[in-house]
Amino acid sequence: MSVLRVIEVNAASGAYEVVIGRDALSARADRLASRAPRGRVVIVADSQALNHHETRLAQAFDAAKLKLELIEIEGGESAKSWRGLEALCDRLLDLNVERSEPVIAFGGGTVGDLTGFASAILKRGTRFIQIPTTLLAQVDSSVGGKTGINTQHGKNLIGAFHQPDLVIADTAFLDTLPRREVLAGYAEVVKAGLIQDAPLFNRLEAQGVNAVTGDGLVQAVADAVAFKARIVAEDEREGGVRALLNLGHTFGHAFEAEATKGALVHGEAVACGLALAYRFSERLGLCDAEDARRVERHLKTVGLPARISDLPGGPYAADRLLARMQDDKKNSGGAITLILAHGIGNAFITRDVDHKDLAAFLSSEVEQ
Ligand SMILES: NC(=O)c1ccc[n+]([C@@H]2O[C@H](COP(=O)([O-])OP(=O)(O)OC[C@H]3O[C@@H](n4cnc5c(N)ncnc54)[C@H](O)[C@@H]3O)[C@@H](O)[C@H]2O)c1
Ligand SMILES: O=C(O)C(=O)C[C@@H](O)[C@H](O)[C@H](O)COP(=O)(O)O
Ligand SMILES: [Zn+2]
Repeated sequence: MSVLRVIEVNAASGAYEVVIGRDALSARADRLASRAPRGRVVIVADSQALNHHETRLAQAFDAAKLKLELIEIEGGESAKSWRGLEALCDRLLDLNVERSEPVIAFGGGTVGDLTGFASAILKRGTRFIQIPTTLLAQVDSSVGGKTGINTQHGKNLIGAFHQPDLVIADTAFLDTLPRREVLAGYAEVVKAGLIQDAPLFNRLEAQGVNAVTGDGLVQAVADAVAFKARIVAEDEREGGVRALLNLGHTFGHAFEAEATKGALVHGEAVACGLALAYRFSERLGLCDAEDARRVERHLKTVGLPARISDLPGGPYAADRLLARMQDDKKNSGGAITLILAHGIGNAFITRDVDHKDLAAFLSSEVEQ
């Protein structure tokens, strides 16, 4: 049995563990038994993750003498919809899930966000467990309790803060992840380095995606979770410092809202958003041109988009992107809130952004 790493998330609403490692699920299935009052586990499972890993999942729960109730759904952004939410809530009600029973999300960030939100509102809140199966979900989305769905107005505009009781990040599930999805998760790791951890970004420049594959994987997931846990412990509901985790996302969510359906994945949108946040910071004289170039160079080197023209799902129009950014949840008093940077590892939150500067910047970016 390989070594497990356990990170505690001390959120204001309650503390929980993130257990990370190869075979973490079978090692911790007994813990799930103690949390399953009716001797069963209700699992909302991504169909692709299930296709690859149903046997391992079933073995872990069999060994813990737990009956499996599987609800299989198609992952991807379209799962995070009113229709997806309604269908899932109905399925959970059909199973008469009780408040004390954990609803388990088994999949990537889309299945986790949807299931977490269903769990937050079902019977005014049931328990919730995350078993993330993508790199992005292990390093970011399964931790911190942001849950929700998209609407025609944009990404994650309907949702709730609802922390899981437990997160089991079993890295063996990542063995079957397509390269595109590995890169999408890697983008959120780059984000963490850029926010507050210049040595991490230096390491990523040196090692690239190898930093999150092979022997370094468990450590990389543990580092990313520890970083996020520190911020969530300080500011669970994004009253302040947590907004830093949105670096690249104000641009990124605008791309996602504008993209052709199904063409763009979150991590790609975030990657391009990171490059834009640095180029906009440079344009405003806040950050050295060399830092903006380093960010772009690194993203391109690993195969992530760093220019709007690199993004699938276009074309993207500057005025429409700006309109999407005006709908962002972080905005206040009509002012756009952006996360910008003074350099690598030195991001900050600002409401002091001139709409005309932003519009001119977006126009110049779409023309390149
Ligand atoms: N709540 C948060 O804090 C938070 C943080 C970051 C991102 N997010 C959200 O997460 C979502 C993106 O998550 P994602 O990148 O995991 O995307 P995803 O859930 O769409 O999964 C990506 C793809 O991988 C497939 N898949 C899942 N597990 C697999 C496995 N083990 N093997 C092979 N294929 C597998 C899925 O079917 C899907 O096609 C976005 O909606 C984003 O907004 C939320
Ligand atoms: O956990 C957070 O806080 C984040 O911002 C993490 C992001 O990577 C994630 O994509 C999150 O869903 C974005 O949150 P939102 O509040 O902008 O919808
Ligand atoms: Zn994200």
